[in-house]
Amino acid sequence: MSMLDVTGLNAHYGDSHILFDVALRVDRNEVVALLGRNGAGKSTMLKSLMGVVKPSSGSILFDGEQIAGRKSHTIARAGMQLVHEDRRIFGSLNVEENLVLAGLTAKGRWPLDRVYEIFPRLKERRTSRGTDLSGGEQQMLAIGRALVRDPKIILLDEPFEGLAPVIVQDLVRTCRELAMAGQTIILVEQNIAAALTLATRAYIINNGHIAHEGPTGEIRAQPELLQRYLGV
Ligand SMILES: Nc1ncnc2c1ncn2[C@@H]1O[C@H](COP(=O)(O)OP(=O)(O)OP(=O)(O)O)[C@@H](O)[C@H]1O
Repeated sequence: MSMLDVTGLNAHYGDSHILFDVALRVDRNEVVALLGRNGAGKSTMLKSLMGVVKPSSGSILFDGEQIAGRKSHTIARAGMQLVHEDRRIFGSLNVEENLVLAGLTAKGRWPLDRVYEIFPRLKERRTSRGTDLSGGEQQMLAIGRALVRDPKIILLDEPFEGLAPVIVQDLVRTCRELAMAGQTIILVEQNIAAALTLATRAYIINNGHIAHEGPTGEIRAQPELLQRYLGV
């Protein structure tokens, strides 16, 4: 059984139809990338999975359970965590307080040391306030806040955006370690090179439709695909 099995998913903002009969599958321990141009519907896809946007129709089976139409806190408790593009950490709280707070309402919880093992930098910065962190550190904290809740799957919305290339390399490495430890991940990313390195399989979304699906190795070998749908 897949970790996530989405079929016939449609989403609207008011009268605007954004996602059209989307089908998507993510297996346990897989890292899957969603690629597409600006406005293609990638963030809307993540928000629909998470229940932040209510799908207008379709089925979302998460670990065998139907979650389409459920509220986002219910979906979070079922084990899905969305790491928003804008990171949403508490600037006035320090690193450790951010992590503890995130764990409070979770069903399962990681010991903080497990998060610090993955992000040693966060341990060094554990008494620093959110506002004093660099962009890369904030992103680590945003991911750490999701992990502390012991998620079955994490949805990363443009985690590498605005970060220097060396920091991106570092985060890609860490995400790969997470994946090797068994973490299931969906990744939305404009940094195509980083996304194709990290993910084993990818979906290309074009104007709210799935235009292509396949192993990332295959996609990398088809420059015309990248050119047509991603402009790279
Ligand atoms: N809250 C909203 N209300 C109305 N329309 C929206 C809203 N959020 C996004 N849209 C529109 O929905 C479409 C898909 O947006 P979405 O953010 O899902 O795209 P995306 O692929 O994630 O692109 P980006 O990389 O720019 O975030 C776009 O046309 C966008 O303008």
